[in-house]
Amino acid sequence: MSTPCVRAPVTEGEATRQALAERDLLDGDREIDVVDGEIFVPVVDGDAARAAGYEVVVRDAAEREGTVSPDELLGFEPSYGRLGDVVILDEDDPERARAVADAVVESDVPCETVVNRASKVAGEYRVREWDVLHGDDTETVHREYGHEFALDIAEVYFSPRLATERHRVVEQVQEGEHVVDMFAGVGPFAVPMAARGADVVACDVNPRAIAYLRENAARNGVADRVTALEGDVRETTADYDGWADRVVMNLPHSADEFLDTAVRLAGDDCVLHLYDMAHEDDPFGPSERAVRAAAEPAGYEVEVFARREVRSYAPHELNVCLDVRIRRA
Ligand SMILES: C[S@@+](CC[C@H](N)C(=O)[O-])C[C@H]1O[C@@H](n2cnc3c(N)ncnc32)[C@H](O)[C@@H]1O
Repeated sequence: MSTPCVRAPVTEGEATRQALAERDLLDGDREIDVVDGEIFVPVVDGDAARAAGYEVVVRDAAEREGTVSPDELLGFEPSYGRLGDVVILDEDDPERARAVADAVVESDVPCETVVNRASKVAGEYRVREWDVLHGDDTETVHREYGHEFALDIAEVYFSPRLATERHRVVEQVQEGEHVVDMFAGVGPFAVPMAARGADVVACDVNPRAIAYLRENAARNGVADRVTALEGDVRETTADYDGWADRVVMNLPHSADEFLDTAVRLAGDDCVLHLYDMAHEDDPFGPSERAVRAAAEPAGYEVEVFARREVRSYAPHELNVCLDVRIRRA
């Protein structure tokens, strides 16, 4: 099976394997291979390994003998995600969910808890309900691109599927920048941006998200560059008018309601990352018009420099991101 593998000299094999394991990148279900003095270590996320500085190639990697996968036990390949040691299912049929959960527990997939999605993301805090099918602890520590995030999936929003998109945005940050993350959650934008040398003001209305955000800033050694503000971002950021070089707006269903605040926070030359939901027939038009309507009357020129379809959200509906530079005319 084609799998992303880190390539390294065989003399660095064990050190590479250990370093990848510490970052939770090692794909324990596939065999490591050695060819002509080089070692090939299968990884679960090729982009993350590349971002961590490894050379990544895609090649066939045999399944490890002796490891039991859920599909071998079930006779079909279930789809599941992993967040730290929590395995997440998305099954509509409770019986099938039970069978998959039992197979995951019996298999060699490392996990403490198995949950099934019991509702859509909802409410002001954008939190889901879960059916807990195995274990009882919904708090975990997830690793993403070399950073650790403690979180409780029953209390805060977090989507591991957006890791690559977050990384794309984080990589644009320069040392010394002023960033406002308007809807920061537990810090998956704020923490790595601070690690790149930015001063980050990170806001969230959910007190549990702010508690984890503070913990995660400390865990990752960037507490001195992250200011966490609890409450509605429209009210908590009054001291930061005109301060931001970059504003992250990751509240896709309601982003428009907060564009005036983003413009108020922006300095003379500022980048906005605006996440939105859009119909596939015109994925970027409504967001672009909304930014122009907020920024141009305030004296800014607007330049959209990236348009991204992040993922499909529902039939004909896309989660999109616009990267926009606004400059005082
Ligand atoms: C979609 S989540 C994104 C979290 C984070 N950026 C991430 O990628 O995991 C949106 C977050 O915005 C927060 N939120 C909703 N309304 C808010 C408001 N008026 N002011 C500040 N935060 C708000 C929610 O509590 C939630 O944590």
